[in-house]
Amino acid sequence: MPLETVSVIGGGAWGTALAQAAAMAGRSVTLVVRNSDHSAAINQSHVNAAALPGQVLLSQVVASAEFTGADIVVLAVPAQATRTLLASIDPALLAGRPVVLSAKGLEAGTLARQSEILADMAPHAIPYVLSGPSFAADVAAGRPTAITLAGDDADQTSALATALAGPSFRPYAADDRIGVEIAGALKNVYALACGAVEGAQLGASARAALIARGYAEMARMVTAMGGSAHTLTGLAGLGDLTLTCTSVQSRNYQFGMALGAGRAAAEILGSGAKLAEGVTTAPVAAALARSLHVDAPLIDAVDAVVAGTADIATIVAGLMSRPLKREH
Ligand SMILES: NC(=O)C1=CN([C@@H]2O[C@H](COP(=O)(O)OP(=O)(O)OC[C@H]3O[C@@H](n4cnc5c(N)ncnc54)[C@H](O)[C@@H]3O)[C@@H](O)[C@H]2O)C=CC1
Ligand SMILES: O=C(CO)COP(=O)(O)O
Repeated sequence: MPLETVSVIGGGAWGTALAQAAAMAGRSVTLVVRNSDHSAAINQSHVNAAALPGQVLLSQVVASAEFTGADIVVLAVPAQATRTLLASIDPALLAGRPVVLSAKGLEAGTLARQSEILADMAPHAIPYVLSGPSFAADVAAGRPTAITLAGDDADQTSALATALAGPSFRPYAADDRIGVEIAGALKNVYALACGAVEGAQLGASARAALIARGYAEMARMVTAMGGSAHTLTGLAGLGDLTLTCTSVQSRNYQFGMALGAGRAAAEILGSGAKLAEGVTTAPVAAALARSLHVDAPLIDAVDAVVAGTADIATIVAGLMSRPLKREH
């Protein structure tokens, strides 16, 4: 199967960065954006000013407002928009094609992973999940990045990883789509918590404890979903948890800092905050944990803070007074 042309659908920061990465890998790339004014502006300036200001795109990246098919399709819209986007695409254009899912989140209402949405909307597409520690600005600027690409067929996944790999972008092939998807979605929830720890000035020790207990909670969730806890030792688990839970560059971490400083989620959202997928994923993950009978006190805590049903001091007191237990 040819793997020469790439369409990246989603003209935000991540779609733009992935288009640039695919171009650096030698592919011929279409960046599909929502309207022709936007595509014309990108093609004229070779900059997607709304998404990654100042980043000049390679000439192999051509923007378009229309998706007409490609050897490789990458979806890079927010997790809650994936179903609507797929509803607007003829599934025949995706049948038998690798479709790379790059959003990190669980769908509100259905609790679905991104590849479950794809299976609903385009059942003959071949699903891949791309996730790992990778800020769009780093990837687009050609700073070294390593990431996990999970797919069902080992040889095809390796071929796809090779097609997308460039001098500064290194995908590692893997087979546990569930583990990679859950890790990508949940790390945003823990990043909110870690940002809140910083915003509330609870200290670096508390943040490290949160990362470690978050990792343990994530492992329980992945295992209950049918994925492998071993996946979490890799880039999509430990890698992305480390990046997002310790960096003020993360939008989820920034949102958490605002929560920790005492602002309400609704107010932060109302003041035009950047996309923070953990805000939508927290209640979905809490519902998923309940349905799987998984003990998930940290997800529940973030859910409560985001919903405004508990303040940070009450949450911390509650977590610290849980019955003592063995670590493993
Ligand atoms: N920005 C980053 O560093 C990274 C982001 N991601 C993930 O990528 C996903 C997208 O994030 P960003 O691009 O950063 O967000 P963004 O807010 O920069 O851009 C989102 C884009 O999606 C478009 N969009 C929304 N609904 C749409 C629809 N129905 N049809 C077509 N386009 C639609 C918007 O117009 C916008 O251009 C998120 O799930 C995020 O977690 C993953 C890795 C890194
Ligand atoms: O997923 C990311 C890095 O791997 C980006 O994180 P934020 O969405 O929190 O900025």
